[in-house]
Amino acid sequence: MNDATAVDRYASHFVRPVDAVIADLESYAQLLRKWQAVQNLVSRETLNQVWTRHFADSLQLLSLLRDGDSSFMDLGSGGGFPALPLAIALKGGPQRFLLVEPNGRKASFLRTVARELGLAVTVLAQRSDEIDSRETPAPDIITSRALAAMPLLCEWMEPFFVSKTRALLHKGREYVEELAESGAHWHHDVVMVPSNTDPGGVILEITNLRRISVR
Ligand SMILES: C[S@@+](CC[C@H](N)C(=O)[O-])C[C@H]1O[C@@H](n2cnc3c(N)ncnc32)[C@H](O)[C@@H]1O
Repeated sequence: MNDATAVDRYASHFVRPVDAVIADLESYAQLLRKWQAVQNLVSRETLNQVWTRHFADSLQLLSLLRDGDSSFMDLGSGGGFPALPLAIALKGGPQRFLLVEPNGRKASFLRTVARELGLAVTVLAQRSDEIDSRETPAPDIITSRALAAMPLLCEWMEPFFVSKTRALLHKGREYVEELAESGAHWHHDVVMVPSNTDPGGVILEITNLRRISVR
């Protein structure tokens, strides 16, 4: 399936009429195809399945959001997943998105999409571990897809975690081993939500992240 029906099931979470959201997603898909030639934004085999492999995969996070979730931080945004489809779906609402992507050309692409579609998005062209957490307000939600395994992700997320923060992380079927590894050094409360798009994969909801202190 490579069309807008792939995202229909999330329409009840959209802030604007479905047609307006679909039109913005279509514009985003066109920009992706245009920029793909200069910068590998998504793997070549998924470029023809943008609606299922990228848009629907990103939008599944909508059903895990709560009233009051308004500040988002996405680590390793690449071509914009999952953050940009969420920013498009929630455009017109109070939500604000901070996208972290150290690759300069990918960061330019993300800024272009945000500007052309009028999204509430700020792009930081830095590595996650380079951001000064004292100058970055702790977000309500941290997202990340295909950036790093759990031990490293915990390291990178921890400076931005406060009691309200939840991470919603796309993970493939290797999440069990990853959690066993991160659990040796990190305390985290974990809820595993089966992925709607990746058989065997999950969305990991992480709360109360803190390093286990060694005495
Ligand atoms: C495999 S891509 C995933 C992109 C996107 N999240 C997706 O799922 O399509 C990983 C991205 O993380 C970026 N990256 C690599 N190291 C990073 C770091 N330390 N902090 C933030 N982003 C990083 C890369 O430039 C790349 O765009």
